[in-house]
This record gives sequence, C-alpha cells and structure tokens, in this order.
Amino acid sequence: MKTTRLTKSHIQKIYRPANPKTHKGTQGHALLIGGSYGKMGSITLSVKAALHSGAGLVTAFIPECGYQILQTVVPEAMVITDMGHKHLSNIQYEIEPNAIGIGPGIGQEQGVQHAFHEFLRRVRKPLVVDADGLNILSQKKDWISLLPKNTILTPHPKELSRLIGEFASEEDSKENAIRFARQHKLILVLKGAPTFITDGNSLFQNTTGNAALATGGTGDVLTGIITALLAQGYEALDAAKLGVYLHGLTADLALPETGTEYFVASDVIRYLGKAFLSIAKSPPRK
Ligand SMILES: NC(=O)C1=CN([C@@H]2O[C@H](COP(=O)(O)OP(=O)(O)OC[C@H]3O[C@@H](n4cnc5c(N)ncnc54)[C@H](OP(=O)(O)O)[C@@H]3O)[C@@H](O)[C@H]2O)[C@@H](O)CC1
Ligand SMILES: Nc1ncnc2c1ncn2[C@@H]1O[C@H](COP(=O)(O)OP(=O)(O)O)[C@@H](O)[C@H]1O
Ligand SMILES: [Mg+2]
Repeated sequence: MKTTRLTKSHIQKIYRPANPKTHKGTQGHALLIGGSYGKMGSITLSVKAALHSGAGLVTAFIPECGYQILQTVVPEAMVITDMGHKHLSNIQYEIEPNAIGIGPGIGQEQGVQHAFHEFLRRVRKPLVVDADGLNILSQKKDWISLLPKNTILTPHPKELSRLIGEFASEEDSKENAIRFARQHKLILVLKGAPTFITDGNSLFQNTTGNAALATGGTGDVLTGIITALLAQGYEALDAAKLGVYLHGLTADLALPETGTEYFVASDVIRYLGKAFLSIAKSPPRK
C-alpha cells in the first residue's frame, strides 16, 4: 500500500483554528476513563493533555482512590469516581461527552474486564482505546466487534502483537495491522519511531517526533490529545493524524531546549501550545 507522509502542509489542511465566538460548550466535552492504585499518573496525564488540546470541558472517570489526586493536580477537570476503590468496577455516568478515551492505567483484573465489557456494550460515542483497554481486547477478541465504527486504537509494538499476533518482520506486522483495521472498520495508530496511521484503506507515516519521547506516559498524553480533537468534531482519521503530528512536534520543538534525557511526558503537554502555534497559518484571531 502507498504510504503518504504527514507533512506540515498536509496537517495544515486538517487543522481548524478556534472560532472567536466559540465557548466551552461548543469546544467539545472529552471524557477520559482510566487509572488504578499506583497508576493514577497515566490518566492524569491524559486529562491534562486533553485540556491543553482545546477541549472545552474535560471529565475524568477514575477509581475512588484517585479523587484527591485528580482534583489537586488538574483543578480544571471535573471528576466522577467509580465505586471501586483501587480499580474500575462499574463505568456509569450521567454526562453526555462528545468523545471518550479509555484504557490508560486501568489494569486487567477480572472486575476491570467486566466493567470494560459493559462499557463497550453501551458506548456509542467517538472512542479512543489505549493501553490496558487494548490488552483486554487482546484477551477477549470477540469484544472487538462492540467497538463503534472508526474507533481509534493506539497500540505500541507490544500491544499490537498481543492484538494481532507476532510476525516475522515489521513490514508483515504493518500489513496485518492494515488488514485488521479494514476488517473491523477501525483506525489504528501504530506507535513507534516513526508512527504509522491507517484506516485499512490508506497508510500515513508521521514525520515528527524523536527519542525524547521514549519515556513513560507519553502514550497516555497522546490518548488525551486525540480524544480532545475527536470531542471538537474532527473526523477520526483526521484526529489521529493531527494528534500524532502535534505530539511528535512537541518533542521536536523541545529538543534544543531540553535535550533528550531531561524530557518527560509532562513536557509534551508543556510544548503543546508552541506546537499548535507552529501549524497555525496565521496568529490566533481575537
Ligand atoms: N505514570 C503512570 O501511571 C504510567 C502508567 N502506565 C500504564 O501502565 C500499564 C502498562 O503499560 P506499558 O506500556 O508500560 O506495559 P506493556 O504493555 O507491558 O508494554 C511495555 C513493553 O512493551 C514493549 N514496547 C513498548 N514500546 C515499544 C516500542 N516502541 N518498541 C518496541 N517495544 C516496545 C517493551 O517490551 P520489551 O522490548 O521490553 O520486550 C516494553 O517493556 C498501562 O496501563 C499504561 O497505561 C504507562 O503508561 C507508564 C506511565
Ligand atoms: N524513539 C522514538 N521516536 C519517536 N517517538 C517515540 C520514540 N519512542 C517512543 N515514541 C513515542 O512515544 C509514545 C510512547 O507510547 P507508549 O509506549 O504507549 O507510552 P506510555 O504507555 O508509557 O504512555 C508513542 O507515541 C511513541 O510513538
Ligand atoms: Mg501506553
């Protein structure tokens, strides 16, 4: 399949600057579901990234033990807690988000698997599935058919091999991932260096990013960015392309200032503003 490189001009055709008359109610409501005892950092990073990617409202759905952490670290986010103390057990909420991201830090316990299954049976919104959400799907392959059309999956190479199996070469793995996306009508973000994106009919290669991103939590940040873009109304394939490009661009912009070693996942969020500004064709309108 022909590979299209995601250049700046390709991305600039996708990016839509905010309308000056917009308000938080029209900027999209992103719901991020994740976390567990000892892994609240993952979903906290996703939530923070969604807020810094233009979502008007962001809600976190987390296990009870994360309540104070989230409300303290990210006061801009709203929080709904699960009845489960250390892990998710029953994903129920009254809000109507425009997009949902699920998976960072949730673990794969029996109770979490059950809650995830019930969630998938009901969900009808634009969706991103990452991390342990992908690992659970790898164990329960028949749940893949419950994913809404154009759901975005964001596996790293190990998560991908759990999902579609091991192959002799990266090329074979990519070909099979493309087939998987086509068969299940999903968008796959094949994270790596570089990251590829496919909807099963076309394949895109990202052109941003560097080794500074090889640090825990940068994938959790990507989930928050893409979910926020979906919540703002970007089509799934466009949200994946724009999110992956901006995510990599933060590391490219940071590199001369931070170097590789110093850079952590929070720095992706810190440089998101500069990344958005550098793809804008003109300064933000008043
Ligand atoms: N602060 C927090 O709360 C954080 C919480 N987190 C949460 O932890 C949970 C587990 O997620 P996880 O990704 O750490 O574990 P897992 O799926 O076993 O994969 C690890 C193995 O995969 C491989 N591998 C990865 N990338 C690769 C690459 N580019 N290229 C090649 N191989 C690659 C590599 O395997 P190896 O090469 O060592 O065999 C590596 O050892 C999940 O819920 C997540 O959200 C994290 O987000 C961190 C911050
Ligand atoms: N050497 C690298 N060059 C470019 N991007 C990288 C490199 N290493 C990691 N990344 C990116 O960092 C992110 C890591 O995601 P992931 O493995 O899910 O991290 P975590 O689960 O710790 O949040 C992916 O977007 C991946 O493409
Ligand atoms: Mg990850």
